[in-house]
Amino acid sequence: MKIAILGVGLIGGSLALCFKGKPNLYVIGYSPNPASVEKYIKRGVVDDATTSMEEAVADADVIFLCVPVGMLETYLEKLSELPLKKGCIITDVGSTKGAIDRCAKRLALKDVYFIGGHPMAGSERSGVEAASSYLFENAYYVLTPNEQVPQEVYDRLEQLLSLTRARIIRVDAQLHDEIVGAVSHLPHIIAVALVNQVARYNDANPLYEALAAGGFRDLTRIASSDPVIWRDILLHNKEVLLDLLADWGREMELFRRLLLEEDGEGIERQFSLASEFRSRLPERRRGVLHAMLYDLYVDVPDHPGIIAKITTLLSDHQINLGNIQIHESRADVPGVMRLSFRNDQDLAKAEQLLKDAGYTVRY
Ligand SMILES: NC(=O)C1=CN([C@@H]2O[C@H](COP(=O)(O)OP(=O)(O)OC[C@H]3O[C@@H](n4cnc5c(N)ncnc54)[C@H](O)[C@@H]3O)[C@@H](O)[C@H]2O)C=CC1
Ligand SMILES: O=C(O)C(=O)Cc1ccc(O)cc1
Repeated sequence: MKIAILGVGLIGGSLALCFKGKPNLYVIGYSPNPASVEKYIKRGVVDDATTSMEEAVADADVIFLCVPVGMLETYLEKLSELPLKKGCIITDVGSTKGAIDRCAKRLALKDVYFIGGHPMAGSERSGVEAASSYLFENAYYVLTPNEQVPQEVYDRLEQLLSLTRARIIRVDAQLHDEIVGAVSHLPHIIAVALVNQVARYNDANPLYEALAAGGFRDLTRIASSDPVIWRDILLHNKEVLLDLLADWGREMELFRRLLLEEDGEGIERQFSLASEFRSRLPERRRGVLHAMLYDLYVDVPDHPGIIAKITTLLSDHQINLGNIQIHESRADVPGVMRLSFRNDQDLAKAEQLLKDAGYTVRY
């Protein structure tokens, strides 16, 4: 199977690393820039790379568009004019899905299929230097096939993407943009606006920078994201974001009123509500889009090496862990380890193994 990756940056490079070296897969990267092509090969993220789009996509079974959102439509239009293998799947990784989905419908591709995609994993870093084959593990990977995509074609892409070890989930393109607007795009705007507000104060007094503590850093990591990537994302989700910003204004207005009225109870209520919802958030957005992990709780004494002991026991029996979390760990209190599995069978196997090894196990 030939896989073409157009734009081998953080996301394209991470996908390439998931596919490269797997049996019967050949990965070719494309960039219009010869220096980038050289870099892709030198870093070993692809089997080959080229500055010729024609060469990259000729006979490809799957083509991944991994360029900024603002370039996606141009790339798809170019592909629609090139000779492609019959049955070829074109997919993208863009953070917005509505516009590219409409573009694919408009182009009415012949004998090839477009399926929109968006791995819900990434970072504030960019470029192939930041790529990792682990990037998508346990993250959601949204696919937004339209009605024209046959089930067999969808299944083919899903099977290939299983190599990313992400959880594939099917979502309508418009719904995707609404949800991701709220949980990803709006937070990026808020982080950037907050940093810029504080930066202005800091111009007058550098003590702001010196005192910027954990909370500020936690909340603003994503303000370091790539400006071009985010310019495109925001512009392509304009309508959704305008509504979300209006709601955000109302949230801020609520706090303004609570302060003006010195409504302590109201402030407490806001913090409690937020804390309650946030405590339900999974480590990796589990639950937001309804799919569940299979969790097991194990009482663990606070011994050095206990985590290694349990994870080794599971891996020795080929049981894949989706996630691991320690809930309480003090010298005088036994900790509780939450182990999350991807399916029922792994959960049942792990439960038996741990019980046999003398651990107390609960759901
Ligand atoms: N950064 C993140 O955390 C995530 C990004 N995405 C999406 O993935 C896509 C790629 O983003 P990243 O990998 O983060 O960015 P990146 O900057 O690491 O990679 C972008 C790639 O596109 C190429 N490129 C940039 N401008 C180009 C142009 N004008 N013509 C041709 N190639 C060009 C770059 O050389 C690079 O290979 C975007 O559509 C973004 O919305 C999706 C999930 C997460
Ligand atoms: O770094 C983070 O926390 C992110 O939010 C990463 C990210 C960026 C863009 C996406 O479309 C999806 C995920």
